[in-house]
Amino acid sequence: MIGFEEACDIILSRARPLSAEMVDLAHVHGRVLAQSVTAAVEYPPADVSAMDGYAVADADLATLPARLLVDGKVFPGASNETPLKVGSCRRIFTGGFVPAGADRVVMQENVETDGDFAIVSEFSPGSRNIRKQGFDFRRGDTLLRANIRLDHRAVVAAAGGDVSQFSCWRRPRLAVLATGDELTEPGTASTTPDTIPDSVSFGVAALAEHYGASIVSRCSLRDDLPQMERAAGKASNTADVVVVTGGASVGERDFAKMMFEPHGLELFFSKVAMKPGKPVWFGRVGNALVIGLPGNPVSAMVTARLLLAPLLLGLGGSDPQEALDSIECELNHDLSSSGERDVFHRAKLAHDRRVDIISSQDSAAQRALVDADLLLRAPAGSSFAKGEKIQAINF
Ligand SMILES: Nc1nc2c(c(=O)[nH]1)N[C@H]1C(S)=C(S)[C@@H](COP(=O)(O)OP(=O)(O)OC[C@H]3O[C@@H](n4cnc5c(N)ncnc54)[C@H](O)[C@@H]3O)O[C@H]1N2
Ligand code: MOO
Repeated sequence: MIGFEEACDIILSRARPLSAEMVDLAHVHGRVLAQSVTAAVEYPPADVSAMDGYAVADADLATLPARLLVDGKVFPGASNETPLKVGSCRRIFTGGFVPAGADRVVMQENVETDGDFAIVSEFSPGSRNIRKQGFDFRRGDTLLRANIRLDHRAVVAAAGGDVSQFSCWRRPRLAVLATGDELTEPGTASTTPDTIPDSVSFGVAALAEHYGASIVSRCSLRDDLPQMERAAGKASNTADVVVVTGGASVGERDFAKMMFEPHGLELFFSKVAMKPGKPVWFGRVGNALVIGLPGNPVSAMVTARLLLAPLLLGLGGSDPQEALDSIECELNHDLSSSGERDVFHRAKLAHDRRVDIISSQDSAAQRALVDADLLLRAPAGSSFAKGEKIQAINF
């Protein structure tokens, strides 16, 4: 058995990005950039109006009210190369190119019209209502740094910079193999005697997608070693990461590691001094990394969150350490001594960074997971009094 920190170090040492691939703008949301993105255009491409109104020269506003000939209209998307003449103004709409000779756009609410003439009776001297050419970015400016995950806001900046193809890190392909004779597909347990729904493989797949994986397969296997060996071979040939749930402990049908042995399993660790989740293990079969999670649903989700999540972040090109970042919270309760393992208590954020331990800490309590926003880390041998600070990782 190794300590939790050592397990994290081993995971982090394997959490290196896979290859890069080109991705279209329409599919880039959620992807991690392998290369920074630079603007292909400047924005805006010329001085543009920030208001619907009239483009005018300040010299023509020296005496108010000013009566100016409206010499034309500028809509966005139309060129506007004719300079403004003295005594004229031009009708302009938001985004329209401001003509040479205009110093400001007077918003239409401050202008009256009389036939072909605009009468400006007031304007706000401090508001030119013109967005300067390239005020946001210039061609060649860096819009997005490498290794960031593109969210909806970053997609706007990239598309606005006229970029439609992105070099992204490949998403890690993940196969989830649940094991156990008692498991059945959710939705069938009420009509299938002696079974329970396979909840864990769905939870692990959901967590893995959240941390950037693409799920290539998910299935549940009976405790039948030859069948399991075939599934292990197939999964390790098709996925970058294989997650096996259950069968991690010492029971007579705990075949999770054994099923990979004919395929050349190299174990990096087996058992970690953490609670829940002690039976978690990690290894490699050919090019695939294999992580075995304990079957108890809470143990599976805690180990997935603490060890699988950083692995997936790193393989997908993000900083794996992000998944292990913690914040300091204040305990609303005492926490008794932790014994020889680091304990990850499930907790709920109250207010002002104060946390309540959730009532059921049983590693099979699925309903209690719903309320568990945080994992509070109580290092081996520690105890905490109400009001003390403790490190919390979002769950
Ligand atoms: N003698 C010992 N017994 C156990 C030890 C030990 O050290 N010595 N460790 C305990 C700990 S800690 C855990 S955690 C469990 C983990 O055991 P396994 O990984 O072998 O898990 P299973 O036996 O397959 O299942 C445990 C439990 O979880 C349910 N389960 C399993 N898979 C799923 C699933 N996909 N969806 C929903 N529920 C699942 C299963 O029915 C069992 O009830 O071992 C302790 N025992
Ligand atoms: O430590 Mo096991 O993973 O809780 O029940």
